[in-house]
Amino acid sequence: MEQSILKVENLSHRYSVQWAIRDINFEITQNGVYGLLGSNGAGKSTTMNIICGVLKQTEGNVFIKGIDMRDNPVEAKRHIGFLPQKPPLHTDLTVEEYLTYCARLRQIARAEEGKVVDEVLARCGISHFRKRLIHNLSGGYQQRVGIAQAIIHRPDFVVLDEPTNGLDPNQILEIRHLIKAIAEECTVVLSTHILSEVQATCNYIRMIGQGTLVFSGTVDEFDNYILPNTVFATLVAAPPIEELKQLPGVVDVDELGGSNYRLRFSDSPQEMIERVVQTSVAKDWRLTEVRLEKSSLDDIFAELSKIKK
Ligand SMILES: Nc1ncnc2c1ncn2[C@@H]1O[C@H](COP(=O)(O)OP(=O)(O)OP(=O)(O)O)[C@@H](O)[C@H]1O
Repeated sequence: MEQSILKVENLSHRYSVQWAIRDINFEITQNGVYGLLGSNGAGKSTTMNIICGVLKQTEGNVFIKGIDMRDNPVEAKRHIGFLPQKPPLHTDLTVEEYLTYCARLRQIARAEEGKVVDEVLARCGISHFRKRLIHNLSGGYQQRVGIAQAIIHRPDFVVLDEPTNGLDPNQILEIRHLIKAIAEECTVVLSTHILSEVQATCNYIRMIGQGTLVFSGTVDEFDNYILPNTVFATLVAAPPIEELKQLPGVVDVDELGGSNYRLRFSDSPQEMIERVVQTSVAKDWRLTEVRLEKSSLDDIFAELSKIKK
């Protein structure tokens, strides 16, 4: 039988009068990287804070490896490493001093401390900065220190809240690489509002929209839902809009001003692009740009909500 790593049952939370999340249910039984995806304000941080035991839920239950977070938080938290949205760094300490302090908070035996800190420094690629004050590190390296404190006690389950937020493109690639390496040894859940982030890093997706779970599945299954269904085209010598609407597969056409058009279609995206290009050449519409438009998170949320109903 598969072992439950995380089980979230009927989870709801209310800040004063407003519900931030409502009746969220899911279970994780396999290792891998899980992306908790949602727009800003969707309820990701609230869910993660409850899962990690730093916020007490209004209703519902969280089990970490079968241990109830409400009844036995100390035991449940032993299995979790958490990097909150705002990393809990003491920036006036050196990297080594800070991680030694984290090792003590995690009640690692004094005799083991040096070895454990050396190991986590190496795993996170920051051994060469061990004597550096944290506030003198770049954002990407500060984030590595944040991840180091989350995995220092070798938890089974690591939760990272928007781990690449505010980093430059190179730092983002490095942190993604580090997350994948960590996931070889444990389960990682990370939150993000960036779809490409999930596609680049995660194996599975849980999507939250307006406080409820709207999708739970693999990244491939998710991609099937979000195939783009609009084409942006610039036609310098465009025909009357009615003629564009006659193109096989086109459902509707929006005039965007200038020579720009948005074509909504029902056929496969690849066929649609080919049809636009071929017809444009045949009828001399002078096509200068054509591309599939990506769905925004809000569009996907709207689609998924329709499917759920
Ligand atoms: N301490 C709080 N008091 C009152 N309302 C809150 C509090 N924290 C969050 N909220 C509200 O709860 C909802 C969910 O917020 P949450 O921070 O969980 O979303 P999120 O998906 O993590 O968004 P972001 O990506 O912007 O961090 C939002 O409407 C937010 O305004």
